[in-house]
Amino acid sequence: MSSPPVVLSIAGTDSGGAAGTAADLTTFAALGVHGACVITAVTAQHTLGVDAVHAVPIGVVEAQLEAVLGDLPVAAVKTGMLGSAEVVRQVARRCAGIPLVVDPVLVATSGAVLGGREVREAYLRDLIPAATVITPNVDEAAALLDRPGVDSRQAPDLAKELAGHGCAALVTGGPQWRPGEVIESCTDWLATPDGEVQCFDHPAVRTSNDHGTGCTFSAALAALLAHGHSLTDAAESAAHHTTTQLIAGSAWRLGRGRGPIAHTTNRGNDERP
Ligand SMILES: Nc1ncnc2c1ncn2[C@@H]1O[C@H](COP(=O)(O)OP(=O)(O)O)[C@@H](O)[C@H]1O
Ligand SMILES: Cc1ncc(COP(=O)(O)OP(=O)(O)O)c(N)n1
Repeated sequence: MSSPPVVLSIAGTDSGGAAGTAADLTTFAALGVHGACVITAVTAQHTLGVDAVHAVPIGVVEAQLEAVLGDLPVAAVKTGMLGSAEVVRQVARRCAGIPLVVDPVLVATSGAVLGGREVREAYLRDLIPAATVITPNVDEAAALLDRPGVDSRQAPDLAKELAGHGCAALVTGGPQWRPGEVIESCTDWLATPDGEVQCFDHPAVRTSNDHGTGCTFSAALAALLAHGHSLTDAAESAAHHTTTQLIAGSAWRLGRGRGPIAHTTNRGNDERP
């Protein structure tokens, strides 16, 4: 039996098990790649918000990167919460030349700020030019480009402008669905540095259990690239995987806020072993 591709997640932990490293490693397992992980920050987090953040010292981040990259044949890297400009630059240096999916985690759905101005500048200057693809939602794309007040109608323009910084840009359009709302579809926009823009539409899932959705999507994208899919195929299949997991968790009642996207692979109670 051949060995699976190895994908490295560089991210923060979420104690509630919805986002960050938990989402990345479970998504990697579901899509048949071996997941390695470098932890950049420890968060005390639940379905209502982030209570505390402890940044892992830069030397310990470096030691983790060395341990993984010096030993395992890493086929792709996915970054999530990096937390400081220093770590953003370190990742750019260490991961240049490896297929790299950058999810620029700046603000959680709860509104907690997970990366400030210096972090945004380091993304633009150092990490985006080294990346294969960046996967911001509309708010993150607007924050990176310093365009306050834009909305989802500007998503294709934001994608195009980000792609001008040297990597493909996939601006995601997940809604924050609330009971009673009718949202039929979600649209993601993929722009490449040659100026081409593609649109991917898929049916929206009516669920407020969507904490960790962005991490799941970008981890799936990295796993699919590691399997050798083209970026276009990977974008479509990552959205399909994310939608499947949103459906699987849509009736769950976990926590008092926006519950987790499902990370189970047996689809919950009905198929428990
Ligand atoms: N309710 C939903 N139904 C279907 N797809 C969704 C839903 N919410 C998000 N997605 C999809 O999940 C992926 C991640 O999107 P998004 O929610 O924008 O990320 P983030 O969590 O970073 O805001 C995208 O492909 C998006 O279209
Ligand atoms: C530790 C950590 N990393 C990333 C996020 C953001 O997660 P995301 O998948 O974008 O989902 P939401 O939190 O926005 O629902 C996080 N919260 N914590």
